[in-house]
Amino acid sequence: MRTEHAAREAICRLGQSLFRRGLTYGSSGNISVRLDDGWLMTPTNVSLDELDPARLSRLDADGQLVSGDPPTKESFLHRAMYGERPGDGAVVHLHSTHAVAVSVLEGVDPADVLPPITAYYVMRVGRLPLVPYYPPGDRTLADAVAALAGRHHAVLLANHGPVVSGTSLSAAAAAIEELEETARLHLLLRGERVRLLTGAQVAALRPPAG
Ligand SMILES: O=C(CO)COP(=O)(O)O
Ligand SMILES: [Zn+2]
Repeated sequence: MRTEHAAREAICRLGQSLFRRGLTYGSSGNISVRLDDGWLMTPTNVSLDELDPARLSRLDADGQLVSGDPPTKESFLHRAMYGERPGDGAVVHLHSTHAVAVSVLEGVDPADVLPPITAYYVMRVGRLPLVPYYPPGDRTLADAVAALAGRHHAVLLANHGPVVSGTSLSAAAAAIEELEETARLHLLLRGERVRLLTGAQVAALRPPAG
C-alpha cells in the first residue's frame, strides 16, 4: 500500500463496494491493512457502507489503538492472520450469504469445505478449512484461525463467514469474492451430477502460496 492516506481511501472504497453488492449486511464484516508500524482496521459496529477514512482505527505494532474509533472486535483475529503470514498486507472478513450457508452444512470435509469447481477458485482460494464455531470477537476464535493461517490464507468460520488475507487489499478482495461465488455455485449444483476439476487439472494451476 503506497501511503496511509491511500490505504484509508482504499479500505473505505472497498467496504462500500462490498456492501452495495450485497456481500455483507448490517454492520457485519471488517477490513484491515498492514502498515509499516501497525494496522488500519475498520471500526466496530459500523456498516462497511459508511466508513469514514478519518475515523478508521489506527493500531500500533502492539495492537494498541492510537487514533480513530475503537477497532473491530475481530482485531485479534486479523492480527492472528498477519502474525502467521508475514508476506500478507490485508485481511477481509465478510458475512457473505452463500459462504455462511456452506459454513452451516452438515457433513462437509472440515479440511477443505468447497470442491474445485472452477480454475479461478483453485487459483484464488485453493483449499478452504472450516474453523470450529466460537463467538464473534472471542480470543479462542483468533487462536483457532492462527492454528490454520500459516498454511491457509482463506478460512471459513463455522456458522459465521469467511476470512481471507492477501498480499494486497485487492488480492484479498478478489479471493473472498471468488470464495463467495464458488459457495453460491456449490449450493446451486447440489443434487446435480457434476464434473469437478481433476487432481491433475488442479495441480496444473498455480495455487496461491499457503
Ligand atoms: O463481522 C463482525 C464480527 O464477526 C463485525 O464485527 P465488528 O463490527 O466489530 O467489526
Ligand atoms: Zn463476523
